[in-house]
Amino acid sequence: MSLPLLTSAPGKVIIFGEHSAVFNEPAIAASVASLRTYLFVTKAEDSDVIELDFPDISLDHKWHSAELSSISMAAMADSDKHSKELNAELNAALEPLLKPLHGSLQYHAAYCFLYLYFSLCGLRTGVKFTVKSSSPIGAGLGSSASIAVCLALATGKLGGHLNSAPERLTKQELDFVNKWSFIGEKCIHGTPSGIDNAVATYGNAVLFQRQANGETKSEQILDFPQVPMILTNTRIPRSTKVLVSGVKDLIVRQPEIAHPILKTMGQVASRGAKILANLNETNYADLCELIRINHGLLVALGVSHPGLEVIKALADSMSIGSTKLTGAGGGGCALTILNSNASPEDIAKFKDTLETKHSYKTYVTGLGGPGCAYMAKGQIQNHLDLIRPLFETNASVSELNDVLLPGKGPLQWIH
Ligand SMILES: Nc1ncnc2c1ncn2[C@@H]1O[C@H](COP(=O)(O)OP(=O)(O)OP(=O)(O)O)[C@@H](O)[C@H]1O
Ligand SMILES: C[C@@](O)(CCO)CC(=O)[O-]
Ligand SMILES: [Mg+2]
Repeated sequence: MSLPLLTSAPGKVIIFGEHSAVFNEPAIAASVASLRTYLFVTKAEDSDVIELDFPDISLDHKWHSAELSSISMAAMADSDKHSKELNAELNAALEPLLKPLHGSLQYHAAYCFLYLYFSLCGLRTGVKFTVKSSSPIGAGLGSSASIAVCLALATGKLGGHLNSAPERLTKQELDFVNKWSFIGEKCIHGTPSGIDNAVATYGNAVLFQRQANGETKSEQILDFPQVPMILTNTRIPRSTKVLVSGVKDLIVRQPEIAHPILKTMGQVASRGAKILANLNETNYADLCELIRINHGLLVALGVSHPGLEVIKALADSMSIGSTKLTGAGGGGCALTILNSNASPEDIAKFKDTLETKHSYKTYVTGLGGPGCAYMAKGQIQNHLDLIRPLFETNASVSELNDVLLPGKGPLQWIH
């Protein structure tokens, strides 16, 4: 497919089962309708470069064609065989290109981009990739998966792998995006379960389970109930890669204790899935109880943070609802499922205290929106005056969503 190209993917909330999902236990996640990442691929001004502009993480880097000599055709051609494991030959070839970014936060984003780009598009130059996200980055809401999905869809299209139906993304194409975004997630954080990229690809909500042979099973939950909840971002930075490897270390040190915790978390997710499939006034309290238990188990794994405990303590002391961290923890976000009798005054007071006293950010957002999407070339060209400034200026999150949010903005997306 030719340029320009525009792709998008949502963030997610894990309701039950973060961390245990990495160890093949079931988990439930839903996409977040209003928190999305957008990728705009255009012709670079210089036809000799591949340019990456990721302003959200202050990364703007160009690779000139002369620097690409380490990338052998063999490494790229073989990459499809490596769709489950990273290709060691390609990794070695990327090293010199990534050297200037070593030790920085931007390294993993650039690694994900280069890996997918060379695997799916080859050595083509004269291309610029610009990413903007309306989702907080590194906060537990799946920003890494949404960028990996945007990149997998765009590089899949640009490389000619995803052009079977002009009017929609087919099941096979979505599976392709899911497979390659999982590889992208591997570049960003090592050993992902695959739940985040599955939700960002397919949208809605999923009951997900990684199998012992590395395959994944994800069951779409189409009518995910709109559970009343508040998402709170502590704005405390953390890295999923570091937190996941901390849990692995705990398992090595305390296997008899950690394994049963992970198993119990799987039980919580399975029970939670049954309740969510038939949520009603009678079992709502059970759902809240499972949220409380899941958080306690995550605390036992060592992935909470005093800043997250502030949210839980406030919700508990106001008897407003049940709180658990969501995503990898260690900072980032928590969700509070509101009690059915929580008053609007108490909800407002809860949010206000978190925002004014602790400088946290709260969100009230719908769950279960669309998955990845792209825009037809004609549509982009007809609205370049609306789209281009969003990627070339310091556009705010609301300006971004006003134009680009599927279903809200004036433009049509293809799903
Ligand atoms: N908009 C973006 N622009 C550039 N890089 C991004 C963007 N969003 C995410 N990333 C990459 O993803 C990394 C954050 O991923 P990480 O998995 O740690 O957090 P998360 O995905 O937001 O949370 P969780 O995995 O708990 O859901 C960033 O350091 C960066 O490398
Ligand atoms: C912590 C984790 O379970 C969820 C991160 O959103 C990691 C993963 O499943 O890849
Ligand atoms: Mg992530």
